[in-house]
Amino acid sequence: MAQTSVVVPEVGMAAAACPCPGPLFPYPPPRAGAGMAVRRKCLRAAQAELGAGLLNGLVESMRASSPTHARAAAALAAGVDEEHDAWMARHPSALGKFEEIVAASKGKQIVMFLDYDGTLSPIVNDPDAAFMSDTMRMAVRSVAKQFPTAIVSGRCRDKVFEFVKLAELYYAGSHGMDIKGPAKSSAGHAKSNSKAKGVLFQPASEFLPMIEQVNQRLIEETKHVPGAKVENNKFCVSVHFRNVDEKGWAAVAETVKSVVREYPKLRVTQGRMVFEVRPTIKWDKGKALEFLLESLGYADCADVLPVYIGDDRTDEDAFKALRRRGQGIGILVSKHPKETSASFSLQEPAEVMEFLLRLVEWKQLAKARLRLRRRADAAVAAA
Ligand SMILES: O=P(O)(O)OC[C@H]1O[C@H](O[C@H]2O[C@H](CO)[C@@H](O)[C@H](O)[C@H]2O)[C@H](O)[C@@H](O)[C@@H]1O
Repeated sequence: MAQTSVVVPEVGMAAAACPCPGPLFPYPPPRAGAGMAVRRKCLRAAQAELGAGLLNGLVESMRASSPTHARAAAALAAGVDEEHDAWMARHPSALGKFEEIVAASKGKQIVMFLDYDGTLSPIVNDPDAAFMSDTMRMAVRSVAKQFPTAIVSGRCRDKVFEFVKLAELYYAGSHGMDIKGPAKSSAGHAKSNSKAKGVLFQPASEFLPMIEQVNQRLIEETKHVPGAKVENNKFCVSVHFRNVDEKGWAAVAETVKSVVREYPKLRVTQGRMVFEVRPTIKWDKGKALEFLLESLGYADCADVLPVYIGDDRTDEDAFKALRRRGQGIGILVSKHPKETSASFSLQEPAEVMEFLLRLVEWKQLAKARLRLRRRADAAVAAA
């Protein structure tokens, strides 16, 4: 699924009304010049056309990011959901297809990529209380003993580390814009020629002052909307509307748009009842996945199988990266049909944990079998 940029509904209007194509907040960032002046004029025209209709479209999209949106609720009430069944046929359960998945890893190094919110921890109303269970932590720790493992999150790296608390993992915070290798050495999964040791990559560091400024502006300008919450994620800012009454959603959307409009080098995407304000640089969770694979020594390698598990729209960039590579397993965590580039699905974090534990068990068994076979071969050779 393409990331939904808050500005997208306006783009159609702008394109129809003027000869200058491209999104309201152009990507990559615009350069000054005559073309820029035309573009600005077009943008002003497009903005003038912004009416209740467009805002309603945006509110529809906000509604769709709620799990209780009308279609799902109606399907549940009816007790049958053909759409769900058809979707499951296209994105079967990763637990149901476990044997197929591990068979695909034959002769390859599995590298695990895990999103945090909605994947390792359940979605809760208070973003500061999205704790991970101890059993999930144990499962992730066990996985990291077997495979190189990275947490890829929209949250800032420090905050996601506070939740996960595992020093042996790679962390990519701020939607991949803040990458750090393990503080504690992991079980030597990286290739010997890799650059994984001590890796630290922050492609958006020049945006820090701007993000800080926008964070303050958004706090100030949303403070009159009950329930709205602004979260500083270091290289991006989240504006949550989960606890805002639906009648106030349009106000949140309008506020975010009007603030970001002043910063052409920032763009807005939408997650689960949250707006994500981020730099326009060509960097996302998919690029972070590529970067980490390269750091581990697995760039352009046939002998690696990246497995990415995530629940959010921003995880789609990683699913798409796997499709581009023609390599790897994308697993979407969702109970409801969603447009996705992932191949498989899991319903909720509890299923993610089961999947991780099965992977660990399978790997331990495979290692034990190999040891036995080697011992048997040695015994035969010695006889
Ligand atoms: O990439 P992720 O690790 O999935 O982070 C995406 C956003 O997750 C958090 O917000 C989401 O989870 C909250 C807690 O369950 C929930 O209250 C909120 O509605 C969700 O959107 C986090 O707070 C954001 O900063 C992340 O960008």
